[in-house]
Amino acid sequence: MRTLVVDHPLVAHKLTVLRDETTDSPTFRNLTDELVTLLAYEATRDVRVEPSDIVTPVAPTTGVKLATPRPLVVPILRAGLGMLDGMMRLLPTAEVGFLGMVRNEETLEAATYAERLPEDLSGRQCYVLDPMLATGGTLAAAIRFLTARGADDITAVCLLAAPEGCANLEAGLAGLEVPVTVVVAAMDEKLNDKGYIVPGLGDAGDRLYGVVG
Ligand SMILES: O=P(O)(O)OC[C@H]1O[C@H](OP(=O)(O)OP(=O)(O)O)[C@H](O)[C@@H]1O
Ligand SMILES: O=c1cc[nH]c(=O)[nH]1
Ligand SMILES: [Mg+2]
Repeated sequence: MRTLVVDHPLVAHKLTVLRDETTDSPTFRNLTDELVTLLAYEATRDVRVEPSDIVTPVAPTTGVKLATPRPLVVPILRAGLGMLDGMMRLLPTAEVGFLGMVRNEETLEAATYAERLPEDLSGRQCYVLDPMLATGGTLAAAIRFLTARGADDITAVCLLAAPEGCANLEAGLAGLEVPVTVVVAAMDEKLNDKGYIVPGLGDAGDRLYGVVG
């Protein structure tokens, strides 16, 4: 597993405002959107392209276009949905599949409650969107799900990660042949005893969409 922490002053600035507990939901959604577009630039560095012959107003030339099959973008509901528009801004022709997952806040185990993905993901590059890599349980389950369907290259785009979660994720993916990259805006200090990222930003889903009882 490769982990890329995006080191950029604009990312750091936006992340600081995002973390602030006084930042309201509309601002939080806008900042998430902007941050993901910045992360997407790094996350798509290895997106597959193929040669394409075109004619400019001056001369014929060969450039590149996104290869087929197109990449699949997979937001993990609920909080990952807040990252979808920011990602699609850079990959407007990507397909989108959905995974609904929730972490049991007592056991910290991830459960899948919804799935809408192509049956066959053979040869597909997948971009998984989830703002928080905390214990890593959610992301590990999502990646296993996609690779079991045939996905052969996975990049996870996250806002924050905890070192413990990255280690758990790596251990959870042991033996997997498929390359996995995690692109993240910041590697935080640790998890607290409730499995929250410290200093973190709180519950990303609640801050994006409000508290569900
Ligand atoms: O790394 P983990 O310990 O598995 O935790 C991370 C997960 O927790 C949050 O989702 P949550 O379960 O709160 O669902 P939500 O997006 O609907 O709020 C977050 O969006 C991740 O999916
Ligand atoms: O800090 C955390 C951990 C899990 N999920 C969140 O939304 N935030
Ligand atoms: Mg949540």
